[in-house]
Amino acid sequence: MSTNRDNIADDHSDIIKVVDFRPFLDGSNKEIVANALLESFKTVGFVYLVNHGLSQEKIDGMFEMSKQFFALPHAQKMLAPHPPSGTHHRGYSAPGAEKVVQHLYDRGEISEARKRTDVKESFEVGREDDNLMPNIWFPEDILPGFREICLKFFWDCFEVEKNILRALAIGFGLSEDYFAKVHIKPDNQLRLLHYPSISTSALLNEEVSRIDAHSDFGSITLLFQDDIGGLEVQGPNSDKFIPVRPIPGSLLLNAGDLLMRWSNDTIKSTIHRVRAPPFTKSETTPDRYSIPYDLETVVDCVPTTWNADTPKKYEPISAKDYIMRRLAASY
Ligand SMILES: O=C(O)CCC(=O)C(=O)O
Ligand SMILES: [Fe+2]
Repeated sequence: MSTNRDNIADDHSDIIKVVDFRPFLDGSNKEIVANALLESFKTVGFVYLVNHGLSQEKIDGMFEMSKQFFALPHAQKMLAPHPPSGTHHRGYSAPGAEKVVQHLYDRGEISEARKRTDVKESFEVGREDDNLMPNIWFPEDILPGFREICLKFFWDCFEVEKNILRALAIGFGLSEDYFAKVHIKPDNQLRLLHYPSISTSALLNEEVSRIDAHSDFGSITLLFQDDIGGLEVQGPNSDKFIPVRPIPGSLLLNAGDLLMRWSNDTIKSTIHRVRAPPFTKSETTPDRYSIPYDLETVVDCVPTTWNADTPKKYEPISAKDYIMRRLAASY
């Protein structure tokens, strides 16, 4: 039987670079960081950042809260239910509710894909004053502090994001605030994910999935992952997938569809998925927790990426229009 081991690349050492963000933050060498970041986005679409400015204590605190939330009884989690439509992406989704798909918009094709459930549960949070997608909370006494920690983490990630966007602008030879100034009121999404422990053979034989191959919708995703592994990204110019090993203290960045479009396709929005961690021997694949933070915005091709010989491929698009279309297909 074919398994998901068949299309794993053999040599995956150091394809995804580790970039030390400190010289950008302390101002000692902004350009070297900016160039390394942009180069990684252009070649593989993913990069690890270390010394990114967000304390390990805050990251650990968010993971701890996330674990406590997912450990609650189902009925309590369902007091903050994700609405039936994918376009209000907030609150709790039980395993099977969300099925991430790659550019499927036909209802028949979507229901075919949904037959292979994503065995994961999630909780999505945005900014409190987002009228388009209001947050959905359960009563505070069910898990005191959950709401506060989620919102603090949301805004802490926004600070990291602004520095990343500044570095990206420098990489493109633009003014430092080029990207940051259109992310003033972030329509961002903090996503707590829990992949419950599951039979390894069911994952390997593709009876179920953790998250199927997809690209992210927004401009950039900041991804925090625990030490279990299982995330894989498609290698440059290849259909093989590369396991992305967890690196303690790092933050994984990846470019999404909108940044690809914004950069006139010079940056890659790379397909990725979550499967059984590499070399798993045990019959049961353990629980895995991850926390993606997705950035969203308004997009037109960056000036230095197009000219008379290489014209713009895309017209400007609002992030909202693009993302609503893709979210609607996920539920
Ligand atoms: O859990 C992960 O590591 C990846 C999650 C992901 O790709 C997503 O939520 O878009
Ligand atoms: Fe993703």
